Amino acid sequence: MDNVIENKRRAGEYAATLVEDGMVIGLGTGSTVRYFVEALARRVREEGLDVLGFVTSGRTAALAEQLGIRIHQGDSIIPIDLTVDGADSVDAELNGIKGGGAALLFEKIIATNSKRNIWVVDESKLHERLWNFPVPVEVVPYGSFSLLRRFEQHGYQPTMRMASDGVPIATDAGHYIIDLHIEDHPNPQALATELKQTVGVVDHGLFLNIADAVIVGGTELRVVKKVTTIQEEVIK
Ligand SMILES: O=C[C@H](O)[C@H](O)[C@H](O)COP(=O)(O)O
Repeated sequence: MDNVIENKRRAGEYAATLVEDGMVIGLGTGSTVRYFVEALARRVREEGLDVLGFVTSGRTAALAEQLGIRIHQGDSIIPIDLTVDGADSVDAELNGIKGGGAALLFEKIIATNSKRNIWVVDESKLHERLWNFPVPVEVVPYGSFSLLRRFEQHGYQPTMRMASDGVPIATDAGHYIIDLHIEDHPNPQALATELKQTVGVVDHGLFLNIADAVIVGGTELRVVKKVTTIQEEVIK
């Protein structure tokens, strides 16, 4: 099996062993989280584990429901014990870029309502610095092409994310995604603040100081934790 796929599977499946009976769980989005959701569903079926899931996308909702994980319905959110999600790029401080699958807004809502956030990634996602993946920005469709030009003027090399039929892709909330191809930036927090203050921007894929731990599938399975300092241990 392809190494990347195998590494994603190991990280996702290991995260499912951390879930405890009675927990409220945030279910992220993406190909790595899929292994987590599948393994969690097996525990629900085989061990009778009782969990309530909060989903971050229509895709994850469909998967979880199909596999028999109980999903919260409606717009209210109660405190979430643990959220397991993927990431597109993770730096040495466990800051991340997310939204490669256009789910960043609901992912951020769930993450910021969670007591603990764990990301599951294959080792190719880990970098010393963040800028290995375009920063997705979720924007209101109205005026979005003016916003694109504004980002161009800032030198952010923006592209509107398009579907195969040539129209902008719509997120689950009906917004568009502009990807910023930033090669380097000295201050991720300043960029995050600037984006949040831009009219028409709903949110962005910079997830700073959100992950408590990252499970990394590679030649070894590792968990990188953020306590007061960064700590790392080999699991298998
Ligand atoms: O919008 C999508 C999410 O942020 C995903 O969690 C992220 O793109 C990672 O996905 P994958 O595990 O498929 O690489």
